[in-house]
Amino acid sequence: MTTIDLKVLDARMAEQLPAYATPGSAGLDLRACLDAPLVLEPGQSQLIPTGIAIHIGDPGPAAMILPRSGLGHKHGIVLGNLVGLIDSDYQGPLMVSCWNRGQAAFTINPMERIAQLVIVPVVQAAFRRVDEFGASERGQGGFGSTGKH
Ligand SMILES: O=c1ccn([C@H]2C[C@H](O)[C@@H](COP(=O)(O)OP(=O)(O)OP(=O)(O)O)O2)c(=O)[nH]1
Ligand SMILES: [Mg+2]
Repeated sequence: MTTIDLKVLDARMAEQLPAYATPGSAGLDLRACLDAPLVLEPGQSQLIPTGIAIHIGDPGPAAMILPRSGLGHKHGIVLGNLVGLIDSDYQGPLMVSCWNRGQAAFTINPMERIAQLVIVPVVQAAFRRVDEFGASERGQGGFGSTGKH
C-alpha cells in the first residue's frame, strides 16, 4: 500500500475520504462537491470540484481519473477529457470534467460519486536518439497488420 498526502478542501469530505469499497477494488470513488444539484444537458460538460487535493510527490506513481461504469453506460455520464491524468507534482484541487454524452439531461446531486481515481505505476523514460532500430518481429507493421495471410 502506498501512502499519498491528501488535503480536505471541502469540510464535507472529511467524513468520507476516498476509500476502496472492497479489498480488491482498483478505484476510489470521487464525489461531486456541489452546493446544489447540477443539471447536465446532453452534450454539455462541466468541471466539478471533488473537495480534495492530493500530492503524490514521487514520479513513480500517478493517478488517473476514470468514469464510473454505471454512470457511463446507463446515463452517458463520462469525462470531458476521456481520462484525467494527475501528475505527481500537482497540488491543486482534484477536478472532474463531467460530460453528458447521452441523449437526456442528467442531474448530478451534491456529494454523488461521479468518477473514480486509480493510482498507477509510471515509468519516466529518457530518449536516446538513433538512426536505425534493432530488428523486431513486427517492424513497422501496425493498424491491423497482424493475422493476415
Ligand atoms: O481530470 C483531471 C485532469 C487533470 N487535473 C489536474 C491534475 C494534473 O496534474 C493537472 C494538469 O493536467 P494535464 O497535464 O492533463 O492538463 P494540461 O492541459 O496539459 O495542463 P498543464 O499545462 O497544466 O499540464 O490538472 C485534474 O484535476 N483533473
Ligand atoms: Mg500537462
